[in-house]
Amino acid sequence: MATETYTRDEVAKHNNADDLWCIVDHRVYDLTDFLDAHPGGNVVLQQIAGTDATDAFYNLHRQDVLQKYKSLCIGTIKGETPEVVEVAPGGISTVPYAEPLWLRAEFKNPFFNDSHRALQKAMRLFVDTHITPEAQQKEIDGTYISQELIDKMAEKNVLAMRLGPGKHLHGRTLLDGVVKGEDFDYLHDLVVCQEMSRSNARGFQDGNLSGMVISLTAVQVWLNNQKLKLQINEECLSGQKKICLAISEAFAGSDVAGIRTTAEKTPDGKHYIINGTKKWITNGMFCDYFVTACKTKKGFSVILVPKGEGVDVTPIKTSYSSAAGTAFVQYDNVKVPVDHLMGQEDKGFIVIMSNFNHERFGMCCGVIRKQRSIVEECLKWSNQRIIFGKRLIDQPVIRQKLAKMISHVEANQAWLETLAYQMNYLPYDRQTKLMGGPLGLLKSHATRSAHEIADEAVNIFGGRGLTQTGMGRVIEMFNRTYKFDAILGGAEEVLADLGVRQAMKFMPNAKL
Ligand code: HEM
Repeated sequence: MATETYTRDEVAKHNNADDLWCIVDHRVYDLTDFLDAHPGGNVVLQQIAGTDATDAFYNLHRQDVLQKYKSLCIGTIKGETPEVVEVAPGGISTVPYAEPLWLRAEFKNPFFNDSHRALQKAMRLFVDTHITPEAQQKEIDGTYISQELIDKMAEKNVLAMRLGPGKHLHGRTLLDGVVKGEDFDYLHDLVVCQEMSRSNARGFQDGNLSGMVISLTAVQVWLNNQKLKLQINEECLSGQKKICLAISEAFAGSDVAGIRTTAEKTPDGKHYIINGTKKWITNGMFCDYFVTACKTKKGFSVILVPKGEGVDVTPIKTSYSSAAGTAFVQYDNVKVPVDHLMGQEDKGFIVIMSNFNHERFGMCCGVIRKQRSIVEECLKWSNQRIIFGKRLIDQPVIRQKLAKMISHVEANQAWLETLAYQMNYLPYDRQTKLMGGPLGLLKSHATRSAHEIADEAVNIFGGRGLTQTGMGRVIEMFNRTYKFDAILGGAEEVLADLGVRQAMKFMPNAKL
């Protein structure tokens, strides 16, 4: 930022289209060359030429506009200091409820220790510096994640952390050593997921290898060919190859039992021949491997299918960015060696199911963190927007909306932290048995909250909540895309039902 100082009288002299200055937050801006480029037009700027336009500016713009256009700033007003707090990359927001309670100095939390805090710090800096800028660009232009970013995430083992705790992390240096792979638990996992979803680019968020997150763990546990297992693990965690999960079909979404893709053994028993289609396959457009659910003689089987002859992908246009790489996949007589089978033939259901808990946990982390960003945006906007002569926050009806939104977020986060803590102490088989229900209930509750929060937020922002650029873009994105969390990984009603059905399994026989 420029260090020159000016008096308010000096600024007032630059008051016409050929020489136009203004003041925003005690800083002086020379807008002469920006007049014709200003997205809000040149006329409005001429109306404020030479004056202090702070109130007008904050009534219409986000703070980050000033960061983006900081080259227009030529100095500050003599004897005055800017008041607006700019959050530096990696920084913590000072807006109430913008951060979970455990990140606020005033509060205690029983779950998070120093290593979770160190990871959060490093992760936020990494996301702010490397992920968010690309996420914002790709969300708009719809192109796929760059190899450069993948390499960067691989180098710091961010890719490996995204699979959650496990042996794949042992011996790895995570984000320059902030946490040991052996110590990484579900609360670290929560931190990684929540920090990553802050980049507010829902399509890119999935395009950022979420296909790997939901399929590579299954390969690690179930692929029978040990050599191939190690090879794929290494290829994917180093970012050289990409992998996705191919289960849903036009014929079957949450109803996995309805799938029609077939795998038939060749007469010599050495290969499967796969035929069928898969729909809504996240990352499918750019993947090298497809973990594919197929119908076999007496049930389902899950088979690892490398991209090759007979595998065809076409993009599906959805309401979020095509950066997600959502694909329609066709298998036309695709020949795959039998050792690409995962688990046992006809017993693929357990392979599919065992993955769901972690997928749903990650989705809960993401959607709950995004709700918090919406609360932050709404608090900031309500505090700065002047309407009918007063700030929005001065209207009781707006405060009621905010109270409801904050309560949803805080309740969801508290439940999420409790479940993450339980997962740390449950061995894998107990987790499968005990956590499916609670995670299903949390996911369905969190996405119902998302529905309520999106609705209130758009009403608070008005037309800006429906506009993809400017003040309301975070709200617009959330309102357009929160349904992905409500549908992907199990639809809201199906998961709510699962929660109750699982509870009934533990119901005592006696009439109570
Ligand atoms: C440093 C000075 C300024 C810069 C760099 C700037 C930049 C921008 C940018 C990037 C936008 C696009 C929307 C967004 O991203 O928020 C915009 C919109 C706009 N600006 Fe400015 N602006 C400045 C000052 C002002 C001032 C002082 C006024 C009014 C007196 C103004 C009025 C508007 C209006 C009316 C819009 C359209 C907003 C909307 O449709 O919601 N701008 N400006």
